[in-house]
Amino acid sequence: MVKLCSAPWNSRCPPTRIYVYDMIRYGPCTRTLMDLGTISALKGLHIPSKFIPTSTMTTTEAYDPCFEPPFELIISTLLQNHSPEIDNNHKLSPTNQTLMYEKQDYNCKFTVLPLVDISHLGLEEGHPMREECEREIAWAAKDWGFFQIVNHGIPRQVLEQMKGEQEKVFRQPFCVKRAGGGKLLNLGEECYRWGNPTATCLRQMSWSEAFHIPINDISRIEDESLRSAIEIFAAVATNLAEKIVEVLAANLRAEGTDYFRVNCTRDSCYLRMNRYPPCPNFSSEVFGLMPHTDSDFLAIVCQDSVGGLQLMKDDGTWASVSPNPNALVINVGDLLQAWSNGVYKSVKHRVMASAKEERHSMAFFYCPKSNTVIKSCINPSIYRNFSFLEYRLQVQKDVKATGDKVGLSRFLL
Ligand SMILES: O=C(O)CCC(=O)C(=O)O
Ligand SMILES: [Fe+2]
Repeated sequence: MVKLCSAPWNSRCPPTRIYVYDMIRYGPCTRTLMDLGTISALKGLHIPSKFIPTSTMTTTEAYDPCFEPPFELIISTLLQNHSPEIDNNHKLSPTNQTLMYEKQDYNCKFTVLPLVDISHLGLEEGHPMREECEREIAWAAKDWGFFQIVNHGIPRQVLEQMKGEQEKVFRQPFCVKRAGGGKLLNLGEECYRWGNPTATCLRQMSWSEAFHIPINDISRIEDESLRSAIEIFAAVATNLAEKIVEVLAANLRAEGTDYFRVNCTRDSCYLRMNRYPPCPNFSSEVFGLMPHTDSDFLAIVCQDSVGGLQLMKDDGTWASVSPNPNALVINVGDLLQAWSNGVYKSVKHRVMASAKEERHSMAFFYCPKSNTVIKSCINPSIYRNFSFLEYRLQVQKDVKATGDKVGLSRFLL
């Protein structure tokens, strides 16, 4: 429940801004600054009462940003700025101004993704079990774009260490994280992301925060245990990704399978640490992470046991990826779809916000160096050639202009 803070309203000196407290989850210490104009605009919009602070207590204290990111402030601003056009485009109900997207989606059917035991890749070439494993990987990348792997060779301690370090980073106050992770990370403001700064409606809002870390920059991380955990994880994850893309390349009988070894090194890859705080009031109105495809060859995702990751199936319905403590999730990215001329699928996925539980995940993006040209290995190609840098710049431009990524369709011939 959101409440306003405790100083009495002084009519001789009315405040222009007030704090909104989330009393139930955090007690009276988590607050968000909200314009009075915003509050009255919210009241004028016939928004359901759960969206509007109920009491009008005010304060003149300085805003202390050292708490959770101010998600609810963004939500109130988005509601204030809503327009009928946005309502139509994003399925906002005309009667109550809230998003009416499939509310049952959080609980949509858990899908058991293809599960591949990749220890069989260690058998000698031509061994029937190795060949079977290679076929399973290729089939899953074609039909699903997503699969889980077990016996992947990344030691449990490496994953546990990363998990502990990730939680430590996110426990820092918001003001420190916003400044680039402070002393722990020292990576510059752009590495920390929260919500969605370009959101123009609730549907474009992500109830999550993330550190996006170019592996090339990790030597700048001051915290030794964090740096070493990332170094070790990035090294083993790069090897694993390389092994999988080489299986996929061999399955297409593509020439020059050293393309990946040459163009994708540990230092051209990225790590994204995600945290999804509980979202008590808006979990059915916002995503944890908006639907998207990844701009990479392949992602390796480690998720905790909370769940919420969903992928879009061919028929446009969403399926939940059931958390498996022993498995890693692998998903094909846009670059591999282009390189394979559309044979392997970069599938849309999203994360649902949870009302009660905090969730962590970590995605390792297997990417090439910026100047690498992505050229289909099959002729005639359906995509024009492009460099990874060109792709990223186009994505950034589209996101800025429309709030959404257009992606690979921009490069269709
Ligand atoms: O949190 C997850 O499970 C998925 C994260 C993801 O899709 C991403 O970081 O691109
Ligand atoms: Fe993703």
